Amino acid sequence: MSEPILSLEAVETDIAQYHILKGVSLSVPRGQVTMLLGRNGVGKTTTMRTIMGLLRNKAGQIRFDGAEISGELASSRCRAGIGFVPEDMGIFSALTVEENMILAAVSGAPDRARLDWLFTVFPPLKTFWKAPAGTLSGGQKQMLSIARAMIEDRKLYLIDEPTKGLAPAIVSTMVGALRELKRQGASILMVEQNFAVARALGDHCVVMDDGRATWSGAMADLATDHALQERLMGLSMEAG
Ligand SMILES: Nc1ncnc2c1ncn2[C@@H]1O[C@H](COP(=O)(O)OP(=O)(O)OP(=O)(O)O)[C@@H](O)[C@H]1O
Repeated sequence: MSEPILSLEAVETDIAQYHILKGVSLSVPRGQVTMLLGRNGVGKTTTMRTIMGLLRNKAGQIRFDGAEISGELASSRCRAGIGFVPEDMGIFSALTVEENMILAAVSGAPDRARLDWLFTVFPPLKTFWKAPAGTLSGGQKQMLSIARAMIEDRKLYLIDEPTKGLAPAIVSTMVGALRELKRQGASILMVEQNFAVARALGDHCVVMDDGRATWSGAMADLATDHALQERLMGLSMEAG
């Protein structure tokens, strides 16, 4: 098996005086979708922010595409090929959709064909191309946030709760777009609280509890084992 695109080994991160990540070890295989699951407050977002370099790990290793990146700035990690869709979406409300997209393309002007493809995946972005991003609906802002990460081919996509707070119809658009990204062979690490979405997209999953990764395995194994779900996450989620 080829080397994972990303691996964490005993990663520890503090936020202020709090010890949040207590030794996270996980790996993300190339060309597959890995779901990061767990109850509220166990450290999923902190893990994503630590991988991106927005928080510094005080111990452990983060290897991305064959290199140790713990010492790198977030901007270098972005240039090295990590695309990040943060939980708060990270878009610029006062700028237009177009300007938001241009700023997201780190290696120059956005590619026309890639933009056309994104317009087919997220049609509202074309409709509101010249509108300030702040005027978009919640679902359209989430589309913009994901499209910004997809504007260039990234080696790894980190996507934090892309369906949070969205109406069911928008959730299906989002799942369709992420399926499209998956179909192209993207490597993705995604936090997702909606288990039906996690099951629809995930190949693998890593479950966290209290600042550590406590289980990893095939999504299909977790999806069909309610007792395992109960043990790992405290509730059995209808895999619906
Ligand atoms: N700025 C902060 N200051 C203090 N504690 C924080 C801060 N940010 C996060 N935490 C704490 O870190 C822990 C992990 O938070 P994190 O957001 O990583 O969890 P999560 O698994 O993503 O949760 P959720 O599913 O609710 O988003 C929580 O106990 C949270 O209260």
